Amino acid sequence: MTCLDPWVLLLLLLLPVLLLNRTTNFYFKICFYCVLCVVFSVVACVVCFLRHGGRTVRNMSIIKRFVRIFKYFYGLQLEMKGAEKLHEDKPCVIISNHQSILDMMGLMEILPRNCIQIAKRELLYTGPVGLIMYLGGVIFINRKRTSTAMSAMEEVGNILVQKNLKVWIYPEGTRNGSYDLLPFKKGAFYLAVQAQVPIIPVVYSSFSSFYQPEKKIFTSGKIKVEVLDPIKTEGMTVDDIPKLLETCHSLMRETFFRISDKLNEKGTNGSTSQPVQ
Ligand SMILES: CCCCC/C=C\C/C=C\CCCCCCCC(=O)SCCNC(=O)CCNC(=O)[C@H](O)C(C)(C)COP(=O)(O)OP(=O)(O)OC[C@H]1O[C@@H](n2cnc3c(N)ncnc32)[C@H](O)[C@@H]1OP(=O)(O)O
Ligand SMILES: CCCCCCCC/C=C\CCCCCCCC(=O)OC[C@@H](O)COP(=O)(O)O
Repeated sequence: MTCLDPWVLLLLLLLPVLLLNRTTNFYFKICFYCVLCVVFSVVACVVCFLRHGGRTVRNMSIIKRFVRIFKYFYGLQLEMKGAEKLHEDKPCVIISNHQSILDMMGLMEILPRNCIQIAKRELLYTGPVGLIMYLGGVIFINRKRTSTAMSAMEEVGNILVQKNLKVWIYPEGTRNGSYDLLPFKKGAFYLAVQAQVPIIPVVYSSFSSFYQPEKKIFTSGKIKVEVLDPIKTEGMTVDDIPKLLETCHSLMRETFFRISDKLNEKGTNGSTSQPVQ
């Protein structure tokens, strides 16, 4: 017995009360998500090292197995449509909307084989989480320096076809918890045109039915995921990029509104948009 015991006891007694409070429940779930990420990353790093000895996209199949467990802690259901379009054994650029750090659950549910992701460089410095991303073959870019980000993505373009890879990019370039899509950045489209590979848009429904950080709401719920038809880029040049971007954006936006409960074209559901967690 230690002198901490009464405090531990008090905490245990208070825990159900704290968890019933919406705000503490929200923060508990977010903190628990981070803890899961860190703990699972440590274990996954060991498994990846033992299995493949270092950085390779093949480690993603190990990472996927770990992350796919998360949804059971959160009572999240994922409903997929068109997932088979991602599994054709051909290189492509996959683009999807990015709402929150919770997206990792949706990503890993559908991530095809041989698929690398583009991430902001800061994530490399998140301890074990950064290490597992590195081991999984994630390409880190410095968003503050467009020229270096562009050349990192150009290198991906050079090996995409040669190594039969897929690449997953969040073209909004940042998390966006509002009730609409942000305008797209151009990197993904340059990449697809440069490599002459199709773009496959993937749309996740709005999390707002179960997750609203501004109101500290985080309940169980359902995420609908729709994989749209591949958009060919064969024969396209850089001059076609603005139209290609516009086509992808409007297709994804239409789909986002259609599959998200209670959202309308104005992107409202009665709440104002706030920064995400
Ligand atoms: C086991 C437990 C595990 C626990 C953890 C769980 C999982 C972890 C494991 C793996 C998962 C990893 C998933 C990681 C997700 C990370 C998500 C993110 O980090 S999102 C943020 C980073 N991503 C991006 O930013 C990608 C999108 N951005 C772009 O593509 C951008 O275009 C850019 C290349 C970064 C440049 O950005 P910029 O702000 O400058 O914007 P613009 O697009 O407007 O471009 C400016 C200018 O440049 C021209 N341009 C752009 N690209 C090119 C090019 N390739 N060639 C030539 N010119 C280019 C563009 O046309 C613009 O010019 P103009 O305005 O004249 O048209
Ligand atoms: C030694 C340092 C230790 C630091 C420990 C930090 C622990 C962090 C723990 C868990 C974080 C889970 C992160 C899961 C990965 C989420 C990827 C993600 O969603 O990144 C956000 C990025 O797309 C866009 O960022 P911005 O919206 O532009 O901002």
